[in-house]
Amino acid sequence: MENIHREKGNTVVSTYRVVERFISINGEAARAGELAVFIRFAGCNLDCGYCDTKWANEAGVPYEELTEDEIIDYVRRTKVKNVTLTGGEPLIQKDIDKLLLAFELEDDVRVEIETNGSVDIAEFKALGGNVSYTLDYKCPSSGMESEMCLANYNYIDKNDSVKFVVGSQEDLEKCFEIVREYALDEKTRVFISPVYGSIDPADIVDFMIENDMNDVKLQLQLHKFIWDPEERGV
Ligand SMILES: C[S@@+](CC[C@H](N)C(=O)[O-])C[C@H]1O[C@@H](n2cnc3c(N)ncnc32)[C@H](O)[C@@H]1O
Ligand SMILES: Nc1nc2[nH]cc(C(=O)O)c2c(=O)[nH]1
Ligand code: SF4
Ligand SMILES: [Mg+2]
Repeated sequence: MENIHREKGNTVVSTYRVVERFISINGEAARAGELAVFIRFAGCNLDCGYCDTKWANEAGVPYEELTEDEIIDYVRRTKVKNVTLTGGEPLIQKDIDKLLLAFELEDDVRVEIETNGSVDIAEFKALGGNVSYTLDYKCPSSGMESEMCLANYNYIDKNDSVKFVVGSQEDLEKCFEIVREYALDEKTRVFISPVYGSIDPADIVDFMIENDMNDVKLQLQLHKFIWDPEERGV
């Protein structure tokens, strides 16, 4: 992402392109069902066929340019303890490491980063802090499988998650292979989630039963059942 800075006295502060910010319940992964405050950044390096947030990746998308202080102040004011950084792709935002460091000072806030699995997370993991990574493995039907950074499976731990968003039987088979090859179910939490409307969740359950997938969790995007699946800001 292009570098954007704002002057504050003599110092130059980083700003981030935020396309929406809102409070909801987290509809996905480890904190599904819990209140969360969402910060959604503009732009992505991938183009998944099924992406439900394509609008955030369009060149002309309207955004607010917020500093670290403004983002953290917003989160504090919500009084919500789970923060989800998403997008777009949060880890390609210029100076995102600075924002993560700023969140480290927020003792009672848990940060989750929804990342697409193509960005090497080593340098971000090394920053520490109360941050967990929810990494997608982009399955064949996304069209983006070749972009996966498999080295990430060396850094993840039980506080992180790997999510397989599956739209076909081929995707399920690939999920099974990758979980086994990298022993993901021993290292971290594993979620399987249907591409909304593309596959019957019952078929995912059947596949889990047939393949003895004991240590993975099926997860349906809760917000798409609670609100209109096209609704933004929920
Ligand atoms: C919109 S992405 C943004 C974060 C990051 N770019 C990524 O892909 O993880 C957030 C999550 O929504 C999931 N997602 C996107 N479109 C979806 C769809 N149509 N059905 C189910 N999950 C979807 C993605 O796979 C990802 O796990
Ligand atoms: N409610 C709700 N939960 C979510 N969890 C991850 C989301 C995302 O778009 O990354 C998301 C989202 O868009 N809405
Ligand atoms: S990586 Fe995430 S934001 Fe980017 S296109 Fe894929 S689902 Fe959408
Ligand atoms: Mg979403």
